[in-house]
Amino acid sequence: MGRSCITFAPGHISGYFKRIDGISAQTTGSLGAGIVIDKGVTVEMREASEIRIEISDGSMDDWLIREVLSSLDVTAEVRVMVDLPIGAGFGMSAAGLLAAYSAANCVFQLGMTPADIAAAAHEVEVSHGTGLGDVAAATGGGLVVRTHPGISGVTSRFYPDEVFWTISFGGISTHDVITSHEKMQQVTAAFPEREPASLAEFMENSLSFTEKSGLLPPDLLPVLAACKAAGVPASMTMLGNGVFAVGPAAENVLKQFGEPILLHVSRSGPVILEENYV
Ligand SMILES: Nc1ncnc2c1ncn2[C@@H]1O[C@H](COP(=O)(O)OP(=O)(O)OP(=O)(O)O)[C@@H](O)[C@H]1O
Ligand SMILES: CC(C)(CO)[C@@H](O)C(=O)[O-]
Repeated sequence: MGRSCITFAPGHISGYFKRIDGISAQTTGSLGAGIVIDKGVTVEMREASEIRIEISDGSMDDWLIREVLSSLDVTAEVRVMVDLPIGAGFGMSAAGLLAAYSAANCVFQLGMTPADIAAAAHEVEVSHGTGLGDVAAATGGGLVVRTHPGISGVTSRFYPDEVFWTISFGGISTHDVITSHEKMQQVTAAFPEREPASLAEFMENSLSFTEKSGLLPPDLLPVLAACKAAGVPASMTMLGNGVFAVGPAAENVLKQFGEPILLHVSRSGPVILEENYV
């Protein structure tokens, strides 16, 4: 007998970013812009005397969720359902952390505010090098512009109605990229000057950053070229070996290279889907 909760947190695709190092994990993060998407991570958690974790992609590597439980000193049975590939630039670690902290808060009635949940998730992301700006972005929905590092760094959110299509050829190690001084120097130099005020400007910034960042895998060159030829705005999913592209025509262009996935801009951040006493 005990309480069980189901939560969902959205994923986030960064279009461009720049690492900022502060004096603590909370003041460390990134500036940049990205889209919060309607696919993410669902977590089902119930009180239990021993920790049991199941991850839908069959992964045996459950350290991220264990980290959440141990930081709160609770034991639970947890099921994690991941809508998109992990490590492929869809912010699945931030979504997993936000969904897991929200679920633990609900199950164990911890009284955490949304800001407490975001701070806890951001602390794990930054201290383990699994992300920099995804938690701040995914605390709400929209196309998000971040001008300060940390969970309060969001300056604007707007909500384009356009559909997005994405294609993924696999992962890139976020940890290896964001902890490389050399890579971060090139990324900083590529950071666009203009803050985007529309989806079109965000896509222009993202593509120009991608081309200058030194992070573009060669596999993506023909995909981006095909999008450009078809007049479809597109860029690389930071940090993954994939492309995201705007509008209905993107589906047919991306189909030539694999199986495109449909995305919409999420209207909200983490939510509690269900709360039960069992
Ligand atoms: N939703 C999740 N549930 C459980 N473990 C996860 C989840 N997301 C990530 N992990 C763990 O964290 C590690 C690092 O994830 P990583 O940061 O590369 O994923 P990501 O956030 O999807 O990537 P990206 O930064 O490209 O968006 C993974 O190898 C996995 O062990
Ligand atoms: C580092 C990053 C590109 C991928 O996790 C993202 O977290 C960001 O925008 O800071």
